Amino acid sequence: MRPSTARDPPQTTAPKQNPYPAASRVLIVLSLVLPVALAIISISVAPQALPHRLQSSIIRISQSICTSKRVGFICTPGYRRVIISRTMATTSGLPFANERRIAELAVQRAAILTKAVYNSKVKGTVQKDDKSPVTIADFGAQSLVFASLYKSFPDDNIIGEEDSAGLRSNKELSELVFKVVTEAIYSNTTGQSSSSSSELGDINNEAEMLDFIDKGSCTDSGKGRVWVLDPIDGTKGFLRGGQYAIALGLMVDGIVQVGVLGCPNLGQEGGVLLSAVKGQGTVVRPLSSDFSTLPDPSRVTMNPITSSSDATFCEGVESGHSNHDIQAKIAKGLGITKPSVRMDSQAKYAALALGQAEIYLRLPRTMDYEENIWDHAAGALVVEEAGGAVFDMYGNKLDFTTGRSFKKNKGVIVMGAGIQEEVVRVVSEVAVEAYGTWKSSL
Ligand SMILES: Nc1ncnc2c1ncn2[C@@H]1O[C@H](COP(=O)(O)O)[C@@H](OP(=O)(O)O)[C@H]1O
Repeated sequence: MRPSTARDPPQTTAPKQNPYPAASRVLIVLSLVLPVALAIISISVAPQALPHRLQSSIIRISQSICTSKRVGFICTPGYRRVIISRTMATTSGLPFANERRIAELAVQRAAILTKAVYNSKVKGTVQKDDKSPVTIADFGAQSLVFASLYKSFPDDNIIGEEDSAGLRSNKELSELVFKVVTEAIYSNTTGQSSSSSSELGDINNEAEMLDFIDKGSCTDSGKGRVWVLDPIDGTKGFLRGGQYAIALGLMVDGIVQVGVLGCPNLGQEGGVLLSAVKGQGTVVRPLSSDFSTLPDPSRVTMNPITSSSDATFCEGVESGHSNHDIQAKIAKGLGITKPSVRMDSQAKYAALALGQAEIYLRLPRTMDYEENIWDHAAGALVVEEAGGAVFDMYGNKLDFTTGRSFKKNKGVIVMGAGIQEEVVRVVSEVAVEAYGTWKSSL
């Protein structure tokens, strides 16, 4: 064997075997890079087309990637700005931001219409089959809100209180509704149907208006995205000069995610607009008479009290809509000595959220009455997101999945968080005593 010299190549050990074959390495790299690339492409090209939950997760991840000093270098600064501004414009970075804004603007525009009818002698009141009143303002507000929803969310389902049958058989009334609708659309100081009006959807003729009114016939409340509207909740209050509300909610798979209440006679001159998104709190702002602008919001939280005897309790004005006697008995059981504050509509939910009362009781006159989901969807979320709680009279959570009315709940009670246990206990005891136990047939 020849001795080794300095010119011989150094003795090397056998090259280490890479544990990952080339194909696996490509797969690993792709699985890391692809999701990020896809997220950025989908967000910049068509953020609205993605499913909502995915949309908000992707937005959060992409925004942190784009703004992170470590990984942000993968995009040019210009492209980063485009991605961020697009996602902020469509969603403000928060789930349901666009839905909330459109719902607020739509309710505000409908409030302009209802206020005009409220202040006019002509209300075009007719009686529905269930003997309850409906006015040109109910029909007009429903058509305006549905035009807005259809413009921004054409694939969503809608549940609305009214339908156009009564108008199709009454031409004079239908013309009257179209007149107030047109006046509301052109109500801005410019007298022009501005770009904001086209963002909110126009209604070009009477036939189109009637078709919009009928878009609220959905019966399945438990699947997918479903908007729920009461165009005038508290029509009797509206006619009497009391409180009323325009109440709009968005449910996803039966869970209320967005709630908006327009209360033209509550709080300050011109009324207030409350809105809530699940997990994001409740805000209030003045109702503007200009449909294109939303005044600045402020956060609202319910009055913190720890004993229900300190509570101001709230109930409906109409004795036919809830049992005032049983409610008085409950108030006494809770040690409340102040007289109840009587108020029409979901303005009661708004009053609680704004700290004007702490308990709202709505116990049925008869056990066969099923509460409509549009009388509670928006209000319940507004209160819950302000720190309160909503149950039925047996202490069950409201179940919005059972169609146009509650089939698994009886009565509704609303309260602040600190007194929840005490109120639920006293109400359930009185309910069992007064109505007996009840089990849904579903
Ligand atoms: N017997 C009854 N029991 C409970 N609620 C009733 C009722 N009859 C009608 N309502 C509902 O009570 C709502 C008004 O609530 P309040 O009494 O709190 O103002 C009405 O809304 P509309 O005005 O939209 O028809 C209607 O849906």
